[in-house]
Amino acid sequence: MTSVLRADGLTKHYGRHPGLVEADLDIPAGRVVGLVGPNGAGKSTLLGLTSGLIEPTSGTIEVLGSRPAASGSQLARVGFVAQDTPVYAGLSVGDHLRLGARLNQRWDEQLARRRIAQVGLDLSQKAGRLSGGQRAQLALTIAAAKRPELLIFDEPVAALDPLARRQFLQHLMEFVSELEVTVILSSHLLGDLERVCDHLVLLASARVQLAGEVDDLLSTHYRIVGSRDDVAHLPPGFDVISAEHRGRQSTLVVRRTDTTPIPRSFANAERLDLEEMVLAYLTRATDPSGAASHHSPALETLR
Ligand SMILES: Nc1ncnc2c1ncn2[C@@H]1O[C@H](COP(=O)(O)OP(=O)(O)OP(=O)(O)O)[C@@H](O)[C@H]1O
Repeated sequence: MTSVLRADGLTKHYGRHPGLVEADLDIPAGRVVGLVGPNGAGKSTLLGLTSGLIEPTSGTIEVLGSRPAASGSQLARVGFVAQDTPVYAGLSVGDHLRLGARLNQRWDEQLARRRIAQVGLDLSQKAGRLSGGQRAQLALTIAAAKRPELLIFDEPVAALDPLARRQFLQHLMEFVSELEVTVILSSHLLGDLERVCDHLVLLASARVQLAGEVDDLLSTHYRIVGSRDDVAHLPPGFDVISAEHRGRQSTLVVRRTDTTPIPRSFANAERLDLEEMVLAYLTRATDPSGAASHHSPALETLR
């Protein structure tokens, strides 16, 4: 398995404030990675470390086999689109393409022109007059025309309306299949990520709470309902991620860590969807007592 990103004990402190603490990650090539977490979780910090914009305080990170931004050729292999998809307001769409061609050795002019036409952008229009959705499409086109091996987006769709979000993600997926690129996409919007991601990294409180292939994660997490007594006698092989108690009944989200079968007393065990699984981990991160709080601000930002 070729790794696109490997992190070992990766830590970044801003003064005494933790941005990211002891992150261990191994992200395989060819994935669309959803980087999820509430405000202040450390998503931008991880993306900044990945793109070489910031340096770790301790620990190591390797991107495409070397230190981030270690050389010009390494930089060319990574496309980074920062929050709010910045463009040069005074330059036209065509100027952006000319600039892209001048600055990037691997620039794919044909791809850039074709995509600009497909999304209906006018080459002579000033970027400052584009809508949020059009600006995001321009930024995506420029990043993809660099022909990177890794494309990183920091919350590209947060400010877009649902239709523009859908169109952006649809074009992103077309690029993914055309370019065979790995994509890391940070977002608060779990519904969007569920449609496009096959690998998940969940951050909260500056720590990695969960990471792995989405299918593997979903196949090992269950919601089980039982009496407090059943729950108290859950066999080893199950990690309790969150627990909610009502009267004598308890509802748990558990992760099966080995091949132990689910006890018969939990005949009603159900698989979770991505959103339910993520919310269980965030409940744990924001309320380690395990009592599910559905009013947590950290959870609300992700709904
Ligand atoms: N330049 C900085 N100086 C001091 N603290 C910072 C700085 N940048 C980030 N932090 C802190 O580091 C932590 C992680 O921030 P980060 O921006 O990485 O989170 P995030 O998950 O991207 O948040 P958001 O979703 O709000 O963009 C937060 O507590 C934040 O306050």
